[in-house]
Amino acid sequence: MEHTALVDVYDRLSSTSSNNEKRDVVAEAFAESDAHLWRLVVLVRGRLFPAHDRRELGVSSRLTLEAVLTATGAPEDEVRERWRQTGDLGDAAAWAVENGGQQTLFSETLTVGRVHDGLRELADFEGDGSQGRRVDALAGLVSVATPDEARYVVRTALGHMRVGVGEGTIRDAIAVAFLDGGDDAVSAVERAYQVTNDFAVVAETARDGGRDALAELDVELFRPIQSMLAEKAESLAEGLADAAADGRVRYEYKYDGIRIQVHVGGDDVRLFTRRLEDVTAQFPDVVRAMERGVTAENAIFDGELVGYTPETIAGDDRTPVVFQELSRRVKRESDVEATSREIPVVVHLFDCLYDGETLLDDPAAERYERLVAAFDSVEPEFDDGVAGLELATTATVSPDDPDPAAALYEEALERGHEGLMLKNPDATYQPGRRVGRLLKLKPTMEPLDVVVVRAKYSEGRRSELLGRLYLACYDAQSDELREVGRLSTGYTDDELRALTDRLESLATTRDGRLVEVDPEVVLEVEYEEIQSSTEYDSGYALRFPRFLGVREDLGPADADTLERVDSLFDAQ
Ligand SMILES: Nc1ncnc2c1ncn2[C@@H]1O[C@H](COP(=O)(O)OP(=O)(O)OP(=O)(O)O)[C@@H](O)[C@H]1O
Repeated sequence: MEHTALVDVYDRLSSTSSNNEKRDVVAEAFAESDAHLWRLVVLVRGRLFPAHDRRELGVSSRLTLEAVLTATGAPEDEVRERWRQTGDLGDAAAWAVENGGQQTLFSETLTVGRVHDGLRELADFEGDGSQGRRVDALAGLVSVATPDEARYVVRTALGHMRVGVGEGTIRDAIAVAFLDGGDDAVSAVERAYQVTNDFAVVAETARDGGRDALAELDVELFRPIQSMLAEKAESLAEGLADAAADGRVRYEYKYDGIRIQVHVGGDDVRLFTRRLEDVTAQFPDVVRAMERGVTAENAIFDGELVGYTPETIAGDDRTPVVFQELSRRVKRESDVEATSREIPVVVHLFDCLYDGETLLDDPAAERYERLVAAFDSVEPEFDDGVAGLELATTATVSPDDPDPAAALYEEALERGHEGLMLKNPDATYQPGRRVGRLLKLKPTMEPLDVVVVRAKYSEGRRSELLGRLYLACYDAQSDELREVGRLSTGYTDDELRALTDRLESLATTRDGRLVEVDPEVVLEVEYEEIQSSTEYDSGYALRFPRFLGVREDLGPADADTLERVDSLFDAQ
């Protein structure tokens, strides 16, 4: 398949805002893609890796500009001027190819395979001279591209495609291209995606084996599953009523840490975050704790990783550390053993998703029994750099007799945890879904996780710092970010300095003191209320937002959704 055909797909996607039309364009491309299907499922979204693969190309806009100049011979100031005018280096690249004066190598054709494989390769360059090799490789692609092809190659390299294709569109397009496109087909594709997290696997399976083959796709060890998410309970009584099955509800601490999925296969233990990132290397203590405790040969567990102060970790009354402290461990790449002693952790496991066979369709109560059966004993030990391992204490109550749950809620808060989880004992595990059968009860107006999309230098004392951050939520329908307000308080100078450095490294375009950034940084913010507003493209504005912390464990697509902001607005 030639890249020109894909360019046509991008053009058609950019020219419509209708989700159904986008779905049909993508479905058509999938149906015609032959051997390129696995590449197209990521490329149509302007990506190169599936969601669970966090590899990055390591391509900055500066480096891309250099590649465009090398490939085309166009004058730098003119290319920069085009870039400034349009805010899109892709457009500037198209102009450079057209007007650069360098002969395009018409003898070669840019194929989808070459673009995909060539760009993916950039992620593998390491060490000395890797930047130069990236420039050369990218320049190689641009030098055989038509102007339109260059536009999309550059946008893909920078991760700036923005053709408004979300995961829902890919799912629906697979259902249309290879099944009958009806609601059942969409559900079958969705389910297959939730357990595999890989649209390439799902699309090829649907194409080659239809609905039956999709249904056979299952959980696999070391391929992380999307986490089941909770809905918010407005009160204990309401939560108990909503989560009840046959008059019973399970209740547990809502531990305050990082969601962790633990895969055990023979001697191998791997840990994944909610973003499906592999963090095994950062938590050797947790790996050792699992090795000591687990008796099941093969298993996947779901749990919460909580950091506690070193002084209290070994006692009965542990004090959790704040989330920012714990996230230092996630980011840490060297001295992990020393850091593990500074911020010791306990893994509180609360679910078992696999123990040789998939348990996703089993009721929660049964899964908990399997969890217990997978361990001999779980004695926390903290000497010798071994983390603690505990199974979440769980109990059941009737909604008519809520006192024991109310007491545990109080206790959880007193001990520095977040609140209570209420679980329907009959609920199956629904990966990636917020379903009313898993509820969380927390005392405050819930903070939002939002993405920084633009930032402005402050006036006065903090004039060297990007103190005004424009925040956006995620519109899952269109795969776009929509602004919901501007943040300027809650951070210390040190926190803001760190944020400024990080955002500067993500800068794409500038207009005076305003900097547009790659949407990578997710912040947790609290706020007084949500107002409707015409100032931001979400239609909402957060009133008095305040910085609570950086959510290192979340990426832009994990930010709170526009749908959620809608419902919080309605609930006020
Ligand atoms: N016993 C428990 N059972 C299930 N989840 C728990 C438990 N204790 C803590 N958690 C955490 O609570 C989260 C449930 O809330 P939700 O799915 O809404 O996550 P979230 O968006 O990160 O919200 P929050 O900021 O409230 O944690 C889980 O992702 C998990 O990390």
